[in-house]
Amino acid sequence: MAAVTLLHTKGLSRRFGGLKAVQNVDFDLKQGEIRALIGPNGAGKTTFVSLLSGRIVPSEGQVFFEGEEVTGDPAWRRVRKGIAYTFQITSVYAKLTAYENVALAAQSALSRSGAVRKKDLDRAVAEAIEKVGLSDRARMKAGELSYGHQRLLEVAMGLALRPKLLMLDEPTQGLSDAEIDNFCNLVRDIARTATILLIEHNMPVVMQLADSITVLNAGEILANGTPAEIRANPAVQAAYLGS
Ligand SMILES: Nc1ncnc2c1ncn2[C@@H]1O[C@H](COP(=O)(O)OP(=O)(O)OP(=O)(O)O)[C@@H](O)[C@H]1O
Repeated sequence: MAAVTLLHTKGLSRRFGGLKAVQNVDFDLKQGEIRALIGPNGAGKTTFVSLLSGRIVPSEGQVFFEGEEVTGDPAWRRVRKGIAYTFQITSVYAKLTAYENVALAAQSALSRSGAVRKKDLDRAVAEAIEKVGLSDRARMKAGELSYGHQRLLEVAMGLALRPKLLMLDEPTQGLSDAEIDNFCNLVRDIARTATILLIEHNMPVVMQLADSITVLNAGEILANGTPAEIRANPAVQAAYLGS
């Protein structure tokens, strides 16, 4: 069965002043895969996913989702089309409960056209919280959750949007080994219904989770391949050793 392209970019570029953070990137993501995006610090990974999510606009190039161009769409419209980006902890409201945080994220992202019914929203929130294993902490204030649980809360905030594509930016940063193991199981579970693009520095996590890997270096794609191919790639090894 031929893999269906979910998202692709053509010549995607973003400059900050004279700095070429992302340069002429042609990228192709297949439906159902777990793709890791790796590269040395400053390679342009966060900028690239910000271009995909619509948080920033490109200097040049195009983004297509399910065959339709979304380059001009603002972030909220992309969310409605099924593109979700994990919220950072800084966007978690410490004084609201975990449940309220997820509801707020889903509400603000999904209700711009006024079409979301409360019943549907409640169900999406409850499902998302259950999936990340926070049901018994749903009524706790987010600020009282451990760091690891706050990261899971961010994932729940993304999942409540019922995304077709979920982009996770360094989700295991600051987690304990046990929490990382649980997180990997969660990602595999999410991948049964969504495509995943994962920015991750933890190589054992990348190697065990990713179906394929894209390596960015200085804003450009250095390599694409399976974990085994990427591990054996001399240019990738040089980029990491040189960083
Ligand atoms: N808003 C901005 N204004 C100016 N420069 C920026 C901005 N955002 C990113 N950059 C620069 O663009 C380059 C790419 O940054 P980016 O954060 O995308 O890299 P990264 O691969 O995600 O890095 P890291 O792994 O350290 O998170 C860096 O040189 C960074 O300093």
